[in-house]
Amino acid sequence: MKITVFGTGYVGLVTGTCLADVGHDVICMDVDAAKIERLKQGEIPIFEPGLESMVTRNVEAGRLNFTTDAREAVAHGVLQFIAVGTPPDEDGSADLKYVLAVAGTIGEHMDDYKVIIDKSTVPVGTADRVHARVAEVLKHRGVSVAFDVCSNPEFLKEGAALEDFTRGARIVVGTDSEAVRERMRECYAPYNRNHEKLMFMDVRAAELTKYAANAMLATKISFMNEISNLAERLGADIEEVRRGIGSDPRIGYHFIYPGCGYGGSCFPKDVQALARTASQVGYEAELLTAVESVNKRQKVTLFEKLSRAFDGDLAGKTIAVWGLAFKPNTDDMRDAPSRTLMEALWAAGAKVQAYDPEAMKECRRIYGERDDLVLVADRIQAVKGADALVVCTEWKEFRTLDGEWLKQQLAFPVVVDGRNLFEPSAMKSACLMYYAVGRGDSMHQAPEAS
Ligand SMILES: NC(=O)C1=CN([C@@H]2O[C@H](COP(=O)(O)OP(=O)(O)OC[C@H]3O[C@@H](n4cnc5c(N)ncnc54)[C@H](O)[C@@H]3O)[C@@H](O)[C@H]2O)C=CC1
Ligand SMILES: O=C(O)[C@H]1O[C@H](OP(=O)(O)OP(=O)(O)OC[C@H]2O[C@@H](n3ccc(=O)[nH]c3=O)[C@H](O)[C@@H]2O)[C@H](O)[C@@H](O)[C@@H]1O
Repeated sequence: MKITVFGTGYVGLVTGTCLADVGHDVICMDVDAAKIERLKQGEIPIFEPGLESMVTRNVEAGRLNFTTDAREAVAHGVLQFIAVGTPPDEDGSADLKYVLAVAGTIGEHMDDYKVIIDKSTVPVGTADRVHARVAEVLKHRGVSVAFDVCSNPEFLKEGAALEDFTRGARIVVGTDSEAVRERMRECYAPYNRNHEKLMFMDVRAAELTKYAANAMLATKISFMNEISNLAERLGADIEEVRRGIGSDPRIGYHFIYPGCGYGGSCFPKDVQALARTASQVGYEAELLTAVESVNKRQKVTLFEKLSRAFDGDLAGKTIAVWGLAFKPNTDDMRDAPSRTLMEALWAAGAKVQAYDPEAMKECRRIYGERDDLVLVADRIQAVKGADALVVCTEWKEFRTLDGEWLKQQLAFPVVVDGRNLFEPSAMKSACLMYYAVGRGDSMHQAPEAS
């Protein structure tokens, strides 16, 4: 099938590349000329495992092309995927200006039937707005061309994007048109061989499904972070509690890892946007507001623990930071807990000595050159000469740690672990002061037995 994808970010590039990989003829269009130029040269602007080789083989096979030319892009595909950003507006609602700009572009150039597909995460009612924008532009041009708009939200995770796209649990399509159903079945047929993954529903249900999924996952995380803060104060080990509740199939082990708060480009903005949607229809979404505020508080806990370990005086201290990305296997630092930590450290007069396997370039892009940020080549150099260590991201290479060795590197034996990577007993026997998440650390007094 001929397919056009607008936007070559995490979702657009993965969608276009995976669809080309199963034999479709794909053009990806972006307004960012520099990005398109890099893609044409075979350079991938993001780090996503497996993506580079998949892009290369499909470009070489002639099935995947990149352009900034809107006319060429619209003329190409019968399917027109919109996969541009939907960042938060000032009031937290999703800003639809990029989505509606693409709708306008499609309306401007289309001359035959198109299925316009909202792949971006968009509030309920957006398909209607996209439809109205295209119709308005066509009317302005004085032409009449048939088209449909459907919703096909994306559920991939960064760092596992190819696996999630090609082997995802479900493919949700919101439409009331049989013509659209038929074309979407054809588009996704290569991914729909073993069992039926396509779920057709009405447009509004599909739009809400995406927000409900992200909000549910974020709720699980905030719930566990809340319980971990309690565990700390009660002298219980949250890791045992996690195993204890995860074994109940009604709860499950996924997304109940306590940590330093969820980050990334989606959970924070989507929980906020859904709460905003609720208030627009006169409903106060109390749970969503709590999920968000628990997360905000959790992001500050790394700094608070460190600050307490140094009696509130971090001025002049050098803090080693392991992990800058919001999660492993990505270079994305959007809303990463490491940013909350580093910004608080700088405000307190401390210096950061950081290492991340993939996100160093991104970190430099965000913060530029500054005296209080030293980016080093590996995790060992990060702790050399540092006063304390904080773990922000659970990259595999951080999982083994020789406590004795670490103690010799650090000026103070303080380790704050935002991802519960290490065994408290091993840290203790190396005489390290080890502060994990919800593991009954020494900062809170357990209640005395009466
Ligand atoms: N990042 C993720 O893991 C996931 C993101 N989503 C959703 O997918 C959407 C896209 O997210 P990302 O890919 O992360 O965004 P991104 O910010 O990485 O990429 C968006 C791209 O769209 C381009 N763009 C903007 N206006 C354009 C236009 N008029 N025509 C063509 N291209 C244009 C930008 O230049 C940029 O390259 C968002 O709604 C997001 O919530 C959904 C599932 C997963
Ligand atoms: O809409 C989106 O953009 C995507 O958002 C998330 O994917 P992503 O943000 O890429 O990454 P996750 O693996 O979900 O992690 C998000 C954050 O939650 C944190 N997390 C995750 C799981 C957990 O148990 N505990 C926890 O703190 C991670 O460290 C990370 O900061 C969802 O998992 C995807 O299904 C969805 O498509």
